[in-house]
Amino acid sequence: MIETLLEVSNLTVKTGKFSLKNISFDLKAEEYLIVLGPTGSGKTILLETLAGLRTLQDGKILLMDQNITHLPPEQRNFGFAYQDSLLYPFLTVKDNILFGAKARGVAGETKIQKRMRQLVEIMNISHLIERYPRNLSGGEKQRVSLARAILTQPSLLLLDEPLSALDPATRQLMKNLLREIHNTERLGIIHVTHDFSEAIQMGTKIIVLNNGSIEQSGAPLDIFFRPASLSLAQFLQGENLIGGTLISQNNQTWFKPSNNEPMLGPLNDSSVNGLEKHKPVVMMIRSGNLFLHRQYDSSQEFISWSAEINHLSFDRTHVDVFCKGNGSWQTSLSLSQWLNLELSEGDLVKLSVKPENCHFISC
Ligand SMILES: Nc1ncnc2c1ncn2[C@@H]1O[C@H](COP(=O)(O)OP(=O)(O)OP(=O)(O)O)[C@@H](O)[C@H]1O
Repeated sequence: MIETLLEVSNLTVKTGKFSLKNISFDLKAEEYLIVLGPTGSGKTILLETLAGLRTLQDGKILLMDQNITHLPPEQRNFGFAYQDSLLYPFLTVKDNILFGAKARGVAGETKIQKRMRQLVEIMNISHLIERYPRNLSGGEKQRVSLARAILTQPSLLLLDEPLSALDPATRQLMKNLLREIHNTERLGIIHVTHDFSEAIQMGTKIIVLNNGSIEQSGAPLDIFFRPASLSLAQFLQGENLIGGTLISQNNQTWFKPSNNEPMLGPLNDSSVNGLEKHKPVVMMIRSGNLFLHRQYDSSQEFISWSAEINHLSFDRTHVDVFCKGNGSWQTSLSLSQWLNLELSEGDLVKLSVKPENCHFISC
């Protein structure tokens, strides 16, 4: 049975000049919700409101059908791990971790101690438990803060940038741990980040905040490939963003770039649905959806054109290939695909894209 853990409707929160406006979403027990957004978009304020730390002007919060909108924080049974960890400076790491669980009386002393030892082991902080917070690095503090939140056995875990201060190896470890906790304990998680790679790796659902409002919500890949606005496409580092208009030709829709490059099409009806012809749009083609070949792909399924390889940028697993021809294009290949093609800068190539992978945003 799909169980709704949290239901948030029309939350409005004013703080100084900033407002969270009409925030509505729900969270099923099996979902891992990511709140994504640029700095200052209201992510922390949303978490703090859910935790009962902010006064709301309007709206309702239901936790398993129980109205908790006006409950004080200590009665909500939420775990909160902060970006800046907020540990008690006068308590050791061990006592910091135990503090919440003991205060809430979540289990007997022996059980809490046992679970604490398991958690610090998994989080690789067992050697730190007698230290005081002032003697920890930022990443160590974050792990302590997370262990403290998990140990309280909350019904919902609120995580504010929980991985931001960790090195890549520890970050991966913590991602695995969070996934495991989420899956095995069916613990609801709301995880705030401004890092889309983190969002796509961890989330089963994303809400994107922009200037205090939900700009888009849905499955991570849907948001990645089909952002609803130009600002979101830019925030998600959308590649091949080109301004232009849609026009009709022989009963088909084509894209006419505003830079006087040749038209691109015919397009797929579903990708231009609801968009008006001759009105400004931006086309986005994700670099992974733009294919590079030595020769034309004769398949009718693709829109293809010629280009020249202009510039290459390698990383550990991929190469970004920048091409010029009917405009400037960026495509991305795995290193093995690239090596198989035996190409280099200056070579002539063919680019192709499936019409349904041309995403259009009205401006
Ligand atoms: N107590 C406050 N009084 C006035 N303005 C506030 C207060 N707290 C936060 N703000 C403002 O509200 C806006 C949203 O803040 P919030 O911390 O939620 O952003 P965020 O999306 O979490 O950003 P970041 O990614 O940088 O942590 C910011 O412009 C911030 O300056």
